[in-house]
Amino acid sequence: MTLALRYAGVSLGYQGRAVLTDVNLELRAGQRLALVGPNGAGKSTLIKSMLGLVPVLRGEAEVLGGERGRAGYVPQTDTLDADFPISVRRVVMMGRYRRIGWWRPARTEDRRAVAEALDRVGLADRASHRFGTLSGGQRQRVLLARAIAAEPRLLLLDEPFNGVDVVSQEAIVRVLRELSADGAALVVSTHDFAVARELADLVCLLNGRQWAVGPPAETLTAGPLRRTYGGSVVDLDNDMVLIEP
Ligand SMILES: Nc1ncnc2c1ncn2[C@@H]1O[C@H](COP(=O)(O)OP(=O)(O)OP(=O)(O)O)[C@@H](O)[C@H]1O
Repeated sequence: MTLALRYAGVSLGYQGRAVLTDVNLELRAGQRLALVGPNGAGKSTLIKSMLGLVPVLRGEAEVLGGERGRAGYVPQTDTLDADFPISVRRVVMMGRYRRIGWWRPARTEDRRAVAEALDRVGLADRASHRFGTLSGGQRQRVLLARAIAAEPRLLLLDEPFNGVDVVSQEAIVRVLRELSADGAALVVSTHDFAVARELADLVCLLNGRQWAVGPPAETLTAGPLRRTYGGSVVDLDNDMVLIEP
């Protein structure tokens, strides 16, 4: 199987100062990786490094065998200006710009890819609506459709379930499962253990460094979580784990 990501002994940081160290992971085509950790753990930093936006200070990081352009990114919706006067269809068409060049008119195949992506996230009937009039969950699904329209081999999602209603969360989880079944590798950051458990084949526990990586049954357990979160983990029923304030 094709390797989408390979990080070996990687440290990442800003202005030469490391904020995340000891990252060692491999992700293959079709696998779903959850990055789990508290606020400021380094989840966004790791995702940005996969896009080439944060420098590797130490170690070796390989993304899509050098074809980083085939990585797609779904930002947190609250980082976007919702009042931007643009239709849902136009937002999704942006996912095609790399293929068509933003200055050229869209081709039939681009319009088809946009329609299919919107259909996939259950928003085909909203294509002509203004992006800013949608709910937070619907906007997140539009951003997912934009990334899908680019046909990525690696899809990176930063906290995709923040401020998202249950219907949208279920739609997003279903689409992510379909995409990985089609062979895309996925990286999803979340601080929600239940989401990570439901969605991921692999979980990477982060807090300033990588504390563990492996299947949810091995990582989302009291020991690794206690190490990652600094001792304040309570084991309930051997399954549910709560972080004490
Ligand atoms: N542009 C930057 N310059 C300097 N330090 C930064 C920058 N961006 C993030 N940091 C620092 O890097 C560390 C990791 O931040 P990061 O945003 O990656 O964490 P996170 O796990 O995504 O947190 P959250 O869940 O709050 O988004 C934090 O200490 C943060 O202050």
